[in-house]
Amino acid sequence: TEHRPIERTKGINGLDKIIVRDHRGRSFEVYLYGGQVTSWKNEKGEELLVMSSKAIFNPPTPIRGGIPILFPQYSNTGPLPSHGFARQRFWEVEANPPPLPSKTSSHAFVDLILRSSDDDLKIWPHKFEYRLRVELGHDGDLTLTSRVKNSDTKPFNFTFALHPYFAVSNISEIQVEGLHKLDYLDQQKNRTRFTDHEKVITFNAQLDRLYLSTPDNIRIVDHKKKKTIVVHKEGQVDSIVWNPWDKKVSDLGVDDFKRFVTVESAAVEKPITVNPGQEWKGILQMYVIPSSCASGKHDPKKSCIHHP
Ligand SMILES: O=P(O)(O)OC[C@H]1O[C@H](O)[C@H](O)[C@@H](O)[C@@H]1O
Repeated sequence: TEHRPIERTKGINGLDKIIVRDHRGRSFEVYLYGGQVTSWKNEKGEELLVMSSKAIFNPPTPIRGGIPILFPQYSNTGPLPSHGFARQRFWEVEANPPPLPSKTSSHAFVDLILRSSDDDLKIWPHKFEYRLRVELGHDGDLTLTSRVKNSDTKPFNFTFALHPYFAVSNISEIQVEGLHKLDYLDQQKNRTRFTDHEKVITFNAQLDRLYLSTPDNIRIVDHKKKKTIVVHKEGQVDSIVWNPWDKKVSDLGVDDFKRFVTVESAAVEKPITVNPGQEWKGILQMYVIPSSCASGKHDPKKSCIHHP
Protein backbone atom coordinates (compact mmCIF):
# COMPACT_ATOMS: atom_id res chain seq x y z
CA THR A 1 0.00 0.00 0.00
CA GLU A 2 0.92 3.61 -0.60
CA HIS A 3 2.73 5.55 2.10
CA ARG A 4 0.66 8.57 3.16
CA PRO A 5 2.69 10.37 5.81
CA ILE A 6 -0.26 12.12 7.43
CA GLU A 7 -0.67 12.42 11.16
CA ARG A 8 -3.81 13.67 12.86
CA THR A 9 -3.18 15.10 16.31
CA LYS A 10 -4.23 17.75 18.80
CA GLY A 11 -2.75 21.21 18.53
CA ILE A 12 -2.99 24.20 20.86
CA ASN A 13 -6.09 24.16 23.10
CA GLY A 14 -6.93 20.68 21.84
CA LEU A 15 -7.79 21.90 18.34
CA ASP A 16 -7.44 19.23 15.66
CA LYS A 17 -4.32 19.53 13.59
CA ILE A 18 -2.94 17.61 10.63
CA ILE A 19 0.81 17.19 10.14
CA VAL A 20 2.14 16.14 6.74
CA ARG A 21 5.78 15.21 6.16
CA ASP A 22 7.66 14.21 3.05
CA HIS A 23 10.54 11.74 2.84
CA ARG A 24 13.08 14.59 2.90
CA GLY A 25 11.93 15.90 6.26
CA ARG A 26 9.93 18.85 4.98
CA SER A 27 6.56 19.36 6.61
CA PHE A 28 3.46 21.45 7.01
CA GLU A 29 0.70 21.66 9.59
CA VAL A 30 -2.90 22.62 9.08
CA TYR A 31 -5.59 23.26 11.69
CA LEU A 32 -9.09 22.07 10.86
CA TYR A 33 -10.24 25.30 12.49
CA GLY A 34 -10.01 27.74 9.60
CA GLY A 35 -8.54 25.10 7.28
CA GLN A 36 -5.50 27.13 8.17
CA VAL A 37 -1.91 26.20 7.45
CA THR A 38 0.04 27.17 10.57
CA SER A 39 3.51 25.86 9.75
CA TRP A 40 5.65 25.08 6.70
CA LYS A 41 9.19 23.83 7.28
CA ASN A 42 12.00 23.08 4.85
CA GLU A 43 14.32 20.06 5.01
CA LYS A 44 16.50 21.86 7.59
CA GLY A 45 13.50 22.32 9.85
CA GLU A 46 13.42 26.09 9.26
CA GLU A 47 9.99 27.65 9.60
CA LEU A 48 8.96 29.56 6.47
CA LEU A 49 5.73 31.06 7.83
CA VAL A 50 5.12 33.22 10.87
CA MET A 51 2.70 32.67 13.73
CA SER A 52 2.01 35.66 15.96
CA SER A 53 3.59 35.35 19.40
CA LYS A 54 0.15 36.37 20.73
CA ALA A 55 -1.99 34.23 18.42
CA ILE A 56 -5.28 33.17 20.02
CA PHE A 57 -6.25 29.57 19.30
CA ASN A 58 -9.74 30.01 20.59
CA PRO A 59 -12.72 29.90 18.19
CA PRO A 60 -14.35 32.11 16.96
CA THR A 61 -11.21 34.28 17.03
CA PRO A 62 -9.27 33.86 13.78
CA ILE A 63 -5.72 32.52 14.14
CA ARG A 64 -3.14 35.27 13.57
CA GLY A 65 -0.47 33.71 11.37
CA GLY A 66 0.20 30.97 8.85
CA ILE A 67 -2.14 31.11 5.87
CA PRO A 68 -5.68 32.30 6.69
CA ILE A 69 -8.36 31.72 4.04
CA LEU A 70 -10.44 34.82 3.43
CA PHE A 71 -13.75 33.68 1.92
CA PRO A 72 -16.41 34.50 0.68
CA GLN A 73 -15.52 38.14 1.21
CA TYR A 74 -12.20 39.94 1.25
CA SER A 75 -11.91 42.60 4.00
CA ASN A 76 -14.90 44.94 4.35
CA THR A 77 -15.73 44.99 0.62
CA GLY A 78 -19.27 43.60 1.20
CA PRO A 79 -21.93 43.07 3.87
CA LEU A 80 -20.27 40.15 5.68
CA PRO A 81 -17.94 40.46 8.66
CA SER A 82 -14.44 41.46 7.51
CA HIS A 83 -12.66 38.68 5.58
CA GLY A 84 -15.78 36.46 5.49
CA PHE A 85 -16.22 33.40 7.70
CA ALA A 86 -14.16 30.48 6.32
CA ARG A 87 -11.25 31.23 8.67
CA GLN A 88 -13.65 30.82 11.61
CA ARG A 89 -15.22 27.51 10.60
CA PHE A 90 -14.28 23.93 11.34
CA TRP A 91 -13.18 22.21 8.14
CA GLU A 92 -13.10 18.42 7.67
CA VAL A 93 -10.60 16.06 6.14
CA GLU A 94 -11.97 14.67 2.89
CA ALA A 95 -10.75 11.15 2.23
CA ASN A 96 -11.81 10.83 -1.39
CA PRO A 97 -12.24 14.21 -3.07
CA PRO A 98 -13.10 14.46 -6.75
CA PRO A 99 -9.91 13.79 -8.72
CA LEU A 100 -7.42 16.61 -8.89
CA PRO A 101 -4.55 16.26 -11.32
CA SER A 102 -1.41 16.74 -9.26
CA LYS A 103 1.49 18.59 -10.85
CA THR A 104 4.06 16.78 -8.82
CA SER A 105 2.29 13.54 -7.86
CA SER A 106 3.81 14.00 -4.43
CA HIS A 107 2.13 11.92 -1.78
CA ALA A 108 2.60 14.59 0.86
CA PHE A 109 -0.78 16.24 0.78
CA VAL A 110 -4.08 16.49 2.59
CA ASP A 111 -7.56 17.37 1.35
CA LEU A 112 -9.98 19.44 3.41
CA ILE A 113 -13.55 20.51 2.80
CA LEU A 114 -15.86 23.22 4.10
CA ARG A 115 -19.57 23.03 3.33
CA SER A 116 -21.99 25.87 3.98
CA SER A 117 -23.87 25.25 7.23
CA ASP A 118 -27.46 26.28 7.93
CA ASP A 119 -26.13 29.22 9.96
CA ASP A 120 -23.83 30.27 7.10
CA LEU A 121 -26.79 30.22 4.70
CA LYS A 122 -28.50 32.81 6.92
CA ILE A 123 -25.72 35.33 6.36
CA TRP A 124 -24.60 34.19 2.87
CA PRO A 125 -27.50 32.39 1.17
CA HIS A 126 -25.48 30.31 -1.28
CA LYS A 127 -24.82 26.60 -0.88
CA PHE A 128 -21.17 25.85 -1.56
CA GLU A 129 -18.43 23.29 -1.11
CA TYR A 130 -14.90 24.65 -0.70
CA ARG A 131 -12.24 21.99 -1.25
CA LEU A 132 -8.67 22.73 -0.26
CA ARG A 133 -5.66 20.59 -1.09
CA VAL A 134 -2.41 21.45 0.68
CA GLU A 135 0.59 19.74 -0.85
CA LEU A 136 4.37 19.62 -0.54
CA GLY A 137 5.94 19.39 -3.98
CA HIS A 138 9.11 17.54 -4.93
CA ASP A 139 11.12 20.75 -4.81
CA GLY A 140 9.88 21.67 -1.37
CA ASP A 141 7.22 24.05 -2.67
CA LEU A 142 3.95 24.36 -0.82
CA THR A 143 0.85 24.46 -3.00
CA LEU A 144 -2.70 25.30 -1.97
CA THR A 145 -5.36 24.37 -4.51
CA SER A 146 -8.79 25.84 -3.84
CA ARG A 147 -11.93 24.56 -5.51
CA VAL A 148 -15.21 26.31 -4.86
CA LYS A 149 -18.30 24.51 -6.09
CA ASN A 150 -21.71 26.07 -6.41
CA SER A 151 -24.12 23.41 -5.10
CA ASP A 152 -27.05 25.81 -5.28
CA THR A 153 -29.62 26.58 -7.96
CA LYS A 154 -28.56 30.14 -8.83
CA PRO A 155 -25.17 31.73 -9.60
CA PHE A 156 -23.14 33.33 -6.80
CA ASN A 157 -20.24 35.77 -6.54
CA PHE A 158 -17.47 35.88 -4.01
CA THR A 159 -14.26 37.72 -3.27
CA PHE A 160 -11.33 35.93 -1.81
CA ALA A 161 -7.73 35.97 -0.65
CA LEU A 162 -5.13 33.59 0.73
CA HIS A 163 -3.14 35.48 3.32
CA PRO A 164 0.31 33.95 3.96
CA TYR A 165 2.42 35.44 6.72
CA PHE A 166 5.87 34.85 5.15
CA ALA A 167 8.86 34.67 7.48
CA VAL A 168 11.60 37.21 6.65
CA SER A 169 14.88 38.03 8.40
CA ASN A 170 13.72 41.60 9.06
CA ILE A 171 11.05 43.66 7.32
CA SER A 172 13.67 46.42 6.79
CA GLU A 173 15.92 44.00 4.88
CA ILE A 174 13.51 42.89 2.18
CA GLN A 175 12.03 44.07 -1.06
CA VAL A 176 8.97 42.89 -2.96
CA GLU A 177 9.43 42.67 -6.73
CA GLY A 178 7.03 42.31 -9.65
CA LEU A 179 4.50 45.09 -9.05
CA HIS A 180 6.29 47.98 -10.79
CA LYS A 181 4.00 50.25 -12.87
CA LEU A 182 0.85 48.51 -11.66
CA ASP A 183 -2.19 50.20 -10.18
CA TYR A 184 -3.10 49.62 -6.57
CA LEU A 185 -5.80 50.67 -4.14
CA ASP A 186 -4.26 52.15 -1.01
CA GLN A 187 -6.22 50.56 1.83
CA GLN A 188 -4.95 53.18 4.26
CA LYS A 189 -6.54 55.88 2.06
CA ASN A 190 -10.08 54.58 1.50
CA ARG A 191 -8.86 52.45 -1.40
CA THR A 192 -7.79 55.45 -3.48
CA ARG A 193 -6.22 54.29 -6.74
CA PHE A 194 -2.52 54.99 -7.41
CA THR A 195 0.12 53.75 -9.84
CA ASP A 196 3.27 52.25 -8.33
CA HIS A 197 6.29 54.05 -9.80
CA GLU A 198 8.85 52.39 -7.54
CA LYS A 199 10.79 49.54 -9.07
CA VAL A 200 10.50 47.49 -5.88
CA ILE A 201 8.60 47.83 -2.62
CA THR A 202 10.62 48.44 0.53
CA PHE A 203 9.21 48.89 4.01
CA ASN A 204 9.68 51.62 6.59
CA ALA A 205 6.08 52.20 7.73
CA GLN A 206 2.67 50.56 7.60
CA LEU A 207 1.76 49.45 4.08
CA ASP A 208 -1.57 47.97 2.95
CA ARG A 209 -2.09 47.87 -0.80
CA LEU A 210 -4.42 45.95 -3.07
CA TYR A 211 -2.59 45.61 -6.40
CA LEU A 212 -4.78 45.05 -9.45
CA SER A 213 -4.17 42.63 -12.32
CA THR A 214 -0.82 41.44 -11.04
CA PRO A 215 1.63 39.01 -12.68
CA ASP A 216 1.49 35.37 -11.69
CA ASN A 217 4.88 35.51 -9.94
CA ILE A 218 5.79 37.99 -7.23
CA ARG A 219 9.12 37.77 -5.40
CA ILE A 220 10.03 38.59 -1.83
CA VAL A 221 13.79 39.16 -1.83
CA ASP A 222 15.43 38.75 1.57
CA HIS A 223 18.85 40.42 1.39
CA LYS A 224 20.04 39.16 4.72
CA LYS A 225 19.06 35.53 4.19
CA LYS A 226 20.10 35.68 0.51
CA LYS A 227 16.88 33.96 -0.33
CA THR A 228 13.86 34.79 -2.43
CA ILE A 229 10.35 33.57 -1.78
CA VAL A 230 8.43 33.17 -5.03
CA VAL A 231 4.67 33.59 -4.73
CA HIS A 232 2.96 32.06 -7.75
CA LYS A 233 -0.78 32.25 -8.35
CA GLU A 234 -3.26 30.94 -10.90
CA GLY A 235 -6.91 31.84 -11.25
CA GLN A 236 -6.67 34.95 -9.06
CA VAL A 237 -6.04 38.34 -10.60
CA ASP A 238 -5.09 40.59 -7.68
CA SER A 239 -2.47 40.68 -4.93
CA ILE A 240 -2.30 42.32 -1.52
CA VAL A 241 0.90 43.42 0.18
CA TRP A 242 0.60 44.15 3.89
CA ASN A 243 2.74 44.94 6.88
CA PRO A 244 1.14 46.64 9.90
CA TRP A 245 4.39 48.17 11.26
CA ASP A 246 3.35 50.25 14.31
CA LYS A 247 -0.40 49.86 13.77
CA LYS A 248 -1.93 48.22 16.83
CA VAL A 249 -3.06 44.67 16.14
CA SER A 250 -4.25 43.22 19.44
CA ASP A 251 -3.19 39.61 18.85
CA LEU A 252 0.23 40.48 17.39
CA GLY A 253 3.31 40.81 19.61
CA VAL A 254 4.88 44.31 19.51
CA ASP A 255 7.93 43.19 17.52
CA ASP A 256 6.20 40.55 15.40
CA PHE A 257 5.74 42.89 12.42
CA LYS A 258 9.52 42.81 11.87
CA ARG A 259 9.44 39.07 11.11
CA PHE A 260 6.84 38.88 8.35
CA VAL A 261 5.31 40.28 5.22
CA THR A 262 2.08 39.15 3.61
CA VAL A 263 1.86 38.81 -0.16
CA GLU A 264 -1.65 37.57 -0.79
CA SER A 265 -3.19 36.09 -3.91
CA ALA A 266 -6.67 37.49 -4.29
CA ALA A 267 -9.74 38.10 -6.39
CA VAL A 268 -11.25 41.37 -5.22
CA GLU A 269 -11.74 43.97 -7.93
CA LYS A 270 -13.70 41.54 -10.09
CA PRO A 271 -15.54 39.04 -7.90
CA ILE A 272 -15.55 35.43 -9.05
CA THR A 273 -18.86 34.14 -10.39
CA VAL A 274 -19.72 30.45 -10.15
CA ASN A 275 -22.76 29.02 -11.90
CA PRO A 276 -24.88 26.24 -10.36
CA GLY A 277 -23.11 22.90 -10.50
CA GLN A 278 -19.87 24.57 -11.62
CA GLU A 279 -16.56 24.84 -9.81
CA TRP A 280 -13.91 27.56 -9.64
CA LYS A 281 -10.29 26.62 -9.14
CA GLY A 282 -7.36 28.72 -7.92
CA ILE A 283 -3.78 27.88 -7.05
CA LEU A 284 -1.23 29.46 -4.73
CA GLN A 285 2.25 28.00 -4.93
CA MET A 286 5.16 29.18 -2.78
CA TYR A 287 8.82 28.24 -2.95
CA VAL A 288 12.18 29.54 -1.80
CA ILE A 289 15.25 29.95 -4.00
CA PRO A 290 18.74 31.31 -3.27
CA SER A 291 19.34 34.86 -4.46
CA SER A 292 22.02 37.50 -4.41
CA CYS A 293 21.64 41.20 -4.93
CA ALA A 294 24.51 43.24 -6.27
CA SER A 295 22.83 46.24 -4.74
CA GLY A 296 22.52 45.24 -1.11
CA LYS A 297 19.63 46.55 0.90
CA HIS A 298 20.45 50.24 0.58
CA ASP A 299 20.09 50.46 -3.16
CA PRO A 300 16.89 48.64 -3.95
CA LYS A 301 16.74 50.18 -7.42
CA LYS A 302 19.05 47.54 -8.82
CA SER A 303 17.47 44.19 -9.28
CA CYS A 304 18.63 40.88 -7.94
CA ILE A 305 19.84 37.65 -9.46
CA HIS A 306 17.74 34.61 -8.73
CA HIS A 307 19.05 31.10 -8.96
CA PRO A 308 16.09 28.87 -9.74
O1 LIG B 1 -6.78 41.68 11.20
P1 LIG B 1 -7.29 40.83 10.07
O2 LIG B 1 -8.77 40.84 9.96
O3 LIG B 1 -6.74 39.43 10.15
O4 LIG B 1 -6.71 41.46 8.74
C1 LIG B 1 -5.34 41.60 8.56
C2 LIG B 1 -5.04 42.35 7.27
O5 LIG B 1 -5.48 41.58 6.19
C3 LIG B 1 -5.20 42.10 4.89
O6 LIG B 1 -3.83 42.05 4.64
C4 LIG B 1 -5.72 43.51 4.71
O7 LIG B 1 -5.20 44.08 3.53
C5 LIG B 1 -5.36 44.39 5.87
O8 LIG B 1 -6.09 45.60 5.76
C6 LIG B 1 -5.71 43.71 7.19
O9 LIG B 1 -5.30 44.53 8.25
